[in-house]
Amino acid sequence: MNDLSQILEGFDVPAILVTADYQILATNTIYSDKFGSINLESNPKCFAVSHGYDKPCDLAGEDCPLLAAKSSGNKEKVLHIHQTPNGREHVDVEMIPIFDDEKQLKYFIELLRPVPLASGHANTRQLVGDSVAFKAVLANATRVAKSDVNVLLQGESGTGKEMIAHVIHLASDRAQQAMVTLECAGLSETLIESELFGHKKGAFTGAHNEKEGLVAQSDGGTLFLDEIGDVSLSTQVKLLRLIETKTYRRVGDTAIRTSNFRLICATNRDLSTMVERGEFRLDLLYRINVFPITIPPLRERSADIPGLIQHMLSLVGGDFHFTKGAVEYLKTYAFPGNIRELRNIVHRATILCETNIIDQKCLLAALDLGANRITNTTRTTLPSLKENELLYLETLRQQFGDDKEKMAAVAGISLRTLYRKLEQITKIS
Ligand SMILES: Nc1ncnc2c1ncn2[C@@H]1O[C@H](COP(=O)(O)OP(=O)(O)OP(=O)(O)O)[C@@H](O)[C@H]1O
Repeated sequence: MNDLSQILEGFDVPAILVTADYQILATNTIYSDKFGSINLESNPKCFAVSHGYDKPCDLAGEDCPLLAAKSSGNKEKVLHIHQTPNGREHVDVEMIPIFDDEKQLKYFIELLRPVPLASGHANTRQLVGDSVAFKAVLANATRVAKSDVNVLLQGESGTGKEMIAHVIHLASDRAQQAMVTLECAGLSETLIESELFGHKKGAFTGAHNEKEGLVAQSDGGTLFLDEIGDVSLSTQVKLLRLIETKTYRRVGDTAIRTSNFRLICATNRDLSTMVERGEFRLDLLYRINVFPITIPPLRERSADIPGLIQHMLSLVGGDFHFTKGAVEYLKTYAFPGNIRELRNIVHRATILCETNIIDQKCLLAALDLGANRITNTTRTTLPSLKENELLYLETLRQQFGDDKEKMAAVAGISLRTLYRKLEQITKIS
């Protein structure tokens, strides 16, 4: 076995050697440093060590990469949540099958790559989520990280696009360099360009000094353009040139400079529709959308809600608990503001609640406080689906005012349907 276990030392990530019937035979040093050493004498099984299960993962409702690799005969990957000395960690697991001379499956090498930001103790930059949809997002983010391709993150406001951009950066070979962010929304063309490209002294009124732009600062690292859908058509042309050639000119300068950055863009807008309307360049969309990752809204991954509530409570501090009823209520709530909204609701509930137990009544007060116009009626039971829909649309209306197109886009319905539903609200209120 010693020879085989030596193979593991060649991997620069935590690695274990497992038999076809789940027994761990060896671990490498990186594994023991990261997850603690395993007593190999006790014939440990991988599902017991990583999950505390008494049966293989597939029988406990999880995907089993070992089983998948057994049946395909190829290497397989899956994103798992492991119990580790650091708590629950999202780990990208890769199983490499090893065959003997008779082509019989003998062992698996299991490589375990913890996902940056999704591990360890609660902090504001920690990613939380147990749902299949969220794990799929993390799996894609960690897998695309190692390549250098441009990534487009799509999702409603507050779904965690910026956090996922950080995961990609931190899991990439550029992690030691900076990730530089430009929030494009609300910036004029001139400002975006001088922020991105920098400017020469005297290039325009107020340019008292020479300035290095974000493109230069992201050399060797990652450039994150948030709300790329808000960039004007003429700036889009300059972005296209930058992305294609990795060269740029400072504002007011003729010298051509180069920068080696990895590009991640994010948007909560439907860029394909914008292309159809002539508001976004198709060639730019192709360039930035080499690898798209869509982050589903929170209402479509309600399995994440209990863990997120727990996480938000630990950030607030104190000894607060949500009752089962309150958690269930939030699982049916539409969350137009997604995780950012959940964070605010939890925070408000801890302030409003008179004890450390947050029940449905206290929760409704916290929700009502957020949705100014919706005054508290004596809602003691769960609202119907219809009521929830109306509540959601009302919240959207407060958020986006008269911008019906945006409301319809965020709600994922046609403009016509939106008008019909709004009419219903007016009749009810
Ligand atoms: N999976 C997650 N676990 C814990 N917190 C999260 C998660 N996703 C997002 N958050 C938190 O929700 C808030 C919004 O996240 P973020 O800014 O990344 O969203 P966004 O999609 O980029 O929003 P916007 O489109 O408005 O820029 C942040 O406070 C972030 O810490």
